Amino acid sequence: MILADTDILARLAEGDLVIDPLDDVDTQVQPASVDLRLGSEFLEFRRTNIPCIHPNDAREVDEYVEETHVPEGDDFILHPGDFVLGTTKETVAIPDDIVAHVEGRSSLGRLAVVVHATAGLCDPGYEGQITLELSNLGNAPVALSPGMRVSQLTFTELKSPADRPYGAERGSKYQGQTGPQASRIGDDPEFAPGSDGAATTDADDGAGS
Ligand SMILES: Nc1ccn([C@H]2C[C@H](O)[C@@H](COP(=O)(O)OP(=O)(O)OP(=O)(O)O)O2)c(=O)n1
Repeated sequence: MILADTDILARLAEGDLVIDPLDDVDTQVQPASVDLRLGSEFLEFRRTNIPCIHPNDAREVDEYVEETHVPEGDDFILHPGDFVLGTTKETVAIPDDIVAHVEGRSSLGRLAVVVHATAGLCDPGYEGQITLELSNLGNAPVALSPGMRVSQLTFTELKSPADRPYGAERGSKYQGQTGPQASRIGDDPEFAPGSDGAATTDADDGAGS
């Protein structure tokens, strides 16, 4: 069951669902969602001379990204074809019996701005800011202002609480994240040394040769 505004407010009042700061309840709480605002940090992807990024190589992933801070009152210009990571200004905590989904706002979608290219699920138990996958599918640059409402979160009540919610106990890699976080897929157990699923890196696969 997707929560309506009154249900969302009730869960926020109970305290297990957290959206912080929620400065303007009347504007941010929508009929069946809560609008979240853009934070000031962005991760941009630079052009690189290495043949490719191996997702499991944290060094390659980290070298590929560059953090930019844009204070409220300034704009981040998202150019056509750009893909950057942004963050919500709000920190959220999702209770064990709710799954939340990050959605774009129609008003930005109409300007060809997408806020989650692929991933939009916030697990039961997740706590932290939400990394936004921002892209511009149009042909005109669009100015994004930290503090503006860019995304919305919907909440679906689960039939029963998650038995093993997202969090430290299961070693969840994005738990407690602040600001946009680059991929940590290299922490996946299948990439652990000795695992059958371990992918190769440029050091051992002769990439580029
Ligand atoms: N656009 C999004 C989507 C999700 N998340 C956060 C909340 C999720 O609970 C957490 C993990 O998301 P996924 O399960 O989609 O990602 P992975 O499967 O890659 O991570 P894990 O292996 O930790 O489950 O990341 C986020 O910050 N930004």
